[in-house]
Amino acid sequence: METISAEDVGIGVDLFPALSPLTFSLYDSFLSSHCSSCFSLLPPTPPHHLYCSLVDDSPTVSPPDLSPILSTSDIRAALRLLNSISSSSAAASLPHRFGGLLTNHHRLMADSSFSVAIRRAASFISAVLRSDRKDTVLEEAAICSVLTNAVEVQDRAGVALGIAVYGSRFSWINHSCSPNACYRFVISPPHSTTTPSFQETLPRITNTDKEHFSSNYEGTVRYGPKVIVRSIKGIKSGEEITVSYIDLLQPTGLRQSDLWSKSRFICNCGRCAASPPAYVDSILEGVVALEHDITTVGHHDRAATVGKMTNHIKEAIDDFLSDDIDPATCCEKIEGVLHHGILDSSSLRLHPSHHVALHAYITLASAYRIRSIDSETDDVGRAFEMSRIGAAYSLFLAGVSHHLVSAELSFAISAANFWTRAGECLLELASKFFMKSSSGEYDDDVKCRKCLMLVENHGEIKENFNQILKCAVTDSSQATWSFLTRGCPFLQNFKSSIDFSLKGTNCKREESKSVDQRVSILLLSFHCLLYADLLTDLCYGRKSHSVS
Ligand SMILES: C[S@@+](CC[C@H](N)C(=O)[O-])C[C@H]1O[C@@H](n2cnc3c(N)ncnc32)[C@H](O)[C@@H]1O
Repeated sequence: METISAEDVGIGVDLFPALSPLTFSLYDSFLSSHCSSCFSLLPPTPPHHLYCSLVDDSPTVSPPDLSPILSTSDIRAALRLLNSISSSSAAASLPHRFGGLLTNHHRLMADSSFSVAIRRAASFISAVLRSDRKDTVLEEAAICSVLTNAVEVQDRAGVALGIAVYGSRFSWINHSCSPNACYRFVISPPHSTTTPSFQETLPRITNTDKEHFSSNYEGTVRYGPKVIVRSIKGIKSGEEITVSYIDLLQPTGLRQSDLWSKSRFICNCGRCAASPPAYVDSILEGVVALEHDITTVGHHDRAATVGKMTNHIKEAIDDFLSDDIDPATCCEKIEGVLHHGILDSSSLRLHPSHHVALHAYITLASAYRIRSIDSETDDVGRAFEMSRIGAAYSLFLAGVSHHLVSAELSFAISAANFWTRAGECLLELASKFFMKSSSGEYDDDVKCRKCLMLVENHGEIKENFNQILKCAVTDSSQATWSFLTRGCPFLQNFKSSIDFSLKGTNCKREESKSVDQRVSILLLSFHCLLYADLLTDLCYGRKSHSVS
C-alpha cells in the first residue's frame, strides 16, 4: 500500500487532521515520570496509577526480556493493539495484514532471531489475555504489525518518549530518503485544548485501498499522542507522499543498513538509486585532498585512510559520551584529526560535511560548553574562551547544514535544530560578554529590521532564507567569525561559517577593530534564530522562538 496525494499541495501544509493512535506505549525509563495514557509529563510526585486520565489497560505482569529484538514497550503496544481492534476485523487478511496494517510477517519470521522472540512474546500476550485459541497467529501478527508500523514518539525537545502505531492513513505512508513530508506529535492531556483545530480546507489524500482508508481503525483509541503529517516539498496531485523512517544525514550505505536492520527492506528511492550518487551523498562521505589531486590517491588507500580518520573520531566521541576521558583530551583528539588528518596520510581530510565530521562538531560544541561551565567559578576568562569556541562549532554546524538543505530540502528538520542551537549558544556567549565587560548596558533587543520586515510580509521562503544569510554574512559577522574561531586552527581555515570551502586554507581574516563584537554576536544570534524559525515553521508549523 501507499499514500497518494489527491491534489497539488504547497510547501509547509498539514496534510490531514491530527490522528489518534491505535496503540502506544512509553519506554520503560519514562513510566514513572510521564502519563502512560497521553505521554505528558506528570507532576513531580506522581499519583500511584501514573495516568492523568482514568484509563489503565497495561498488563500487571512484566513481559519477558526479549531485547534487543523486542522491547517491553513493543510488547505492551501489541497487547493494547489486540485490545483495541476486534479480532474479526484484525483477522481479515492474517498473517500478512493486521487490521489493514502490513505485518511483514513472512520476512520477520524467516529470521530466526526475530521468530524466536516474536513467538515468546505472542505466548506471553496470549496468557495475559487468557486466550482460548489454540494458536497465537493473531498475537504474532499484532507484534509484527507493531515492529513494522510503530514510530518513535518525541516531545517538543526531541526526547524519544515511547512508540505509537497509527491507522492506515498514516501507516500506509512509505519511506523515502528524499521524502516530501515529515510528521510531528501533539502530546497533551485528553481534554486539553492545545490540539490544533483544522479547517475543512486541508488537502485530501487517497490511499490505494479506499476500503481501509475510511475504516473504523482510524483513531479507535481517543487518547495517546496524536500525529500530524506536513509537506516539506511541493507535492503534485497523484504523487506519492513519503516520510523518512531513519536519520537522513547518513550516506547511502549506512541508510540502507539502518533500514534493513529496523524494517527489513531495501530502499530504492531516487536518492538511493542515483548514479552517480546524489551530491549530498558524495559530501556526506566525502574527503578533501590538500596537497595534490585526489585522483592520485589510490581508491583503496583513500578508503583505508578515511576509515582510520572516522574511527579515531568515533572513539573520541564514545570516550566523551561515556565520561571515560576528560573533555579537553577528547577535543584535542577530534580537532587533531579534523585539522591534521592522520599521520600516515597527511594529504587527506574529511569533507566539512562528512557525516562523522557532523557528529564531531556536535560533540565539540558540547565539550567546549562543559569546559566553559567547569571553569566558571575559578577562571571567568577561560570560561568565556571555551564558550566562544563552542559557539563557533555550533555556528559552523548550522552553516554546513544550510549547504546540505540547499541541495536536499528534507534535511530542513535537522537543520532547524542546528540553527536553533547556534542561536542559543551565541545568545549565551553574548550574555557572558556583557557580564565580562564593564561598559555598556545589556541590550538584548538587537534585531535586523530588514529581515524581520521581509519575514513578516510572508515573502517567498527561498528569498527569506537568502536575505537572512546575506545579512548574517556581512563584513561585521566575518569579523565575528574570526573572533569566534581565534585559537581554533581547524575552524580558522574557513572563510566564514557558511563558506566552508577549504580552498582558502589559512585565510585568516583580520578582526576589524571598529566592530562592536557584542552587538555583532547578538545580531548573528538573531539571524540564526530567525533562520531556525523559518525552518521550524516549514516542518512543524509553529514558531519555536519569538524573534519579533
Ligand atoms: C509503515 S509500512 C508502510 C506501508 C506499507 N507499504 C503497506 O503496504 O502497508 C512500512 C513497511 O512498508 C515497506 N516499505 C516502506 N517504504 C518502503 C520503500 N521505500 N521501499 C520498500 N519497501 C518499503 C516496508 O516493508 C516497511 O517495513
